[in-house]
Amino acid sequence: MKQIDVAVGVLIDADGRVLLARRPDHLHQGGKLEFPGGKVEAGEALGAALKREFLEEVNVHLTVPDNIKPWLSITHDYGDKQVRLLVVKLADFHGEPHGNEGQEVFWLHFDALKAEEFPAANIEIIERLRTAS
Ligand SMILES: Nc1nc2c([nH]c(=O)n2[C@@H]2O[C@H](COP(=O)(O)OP(=O)(O)OP(=O)(O)O)[C@@H](O)[C@H]2O)c(=O)[nH]1
Ligand SMILES: [Mg+2]
Repeated sequence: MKQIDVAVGVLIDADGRVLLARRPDHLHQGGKLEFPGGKVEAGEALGAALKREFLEEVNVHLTVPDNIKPWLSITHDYGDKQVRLLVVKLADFHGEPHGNEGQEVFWLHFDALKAEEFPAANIEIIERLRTAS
């Protein structure tokens, strides 16, 4: 099965709160929480994909180099879909977050993240956020 590269942004504000969105019910892993992001287009750099997805999905302008390297790279097979999450920690942004696709978007302190509310591939991200911070 073809593996899909997904740019995933963990945007943390000055108070240690992380920007989250709830995946619309009709999408893959619908109803679960997620870090904003999406598929990296052919030939697109990771930082460019993050900037595009954050603006499209949550109305946030990121300052991040196009050639940023992932903090974590996580491969996961959902059975119906195989993904590689390219995860970047982000702090520099402007704009008021808003769910451009009608989805719920909110800030939550990283201590309060519960792995079971996220897609299974995210477990490692949440564990690493707890230990790395
Ligand atoms: N954005 C995002 N996607 C995640 C996370 N964890 C995770 O397993 N994924 C998976 O990554 C895949 C692609 O993400 P996506 O659906 O946001 O892609 P996208 O924005 O380009 O969507 P589209 O192609 O429907 O427009 C989905 O199968 C999704 O379930 C996460 O924390 N954030
Ligand atoms: Mg997306």
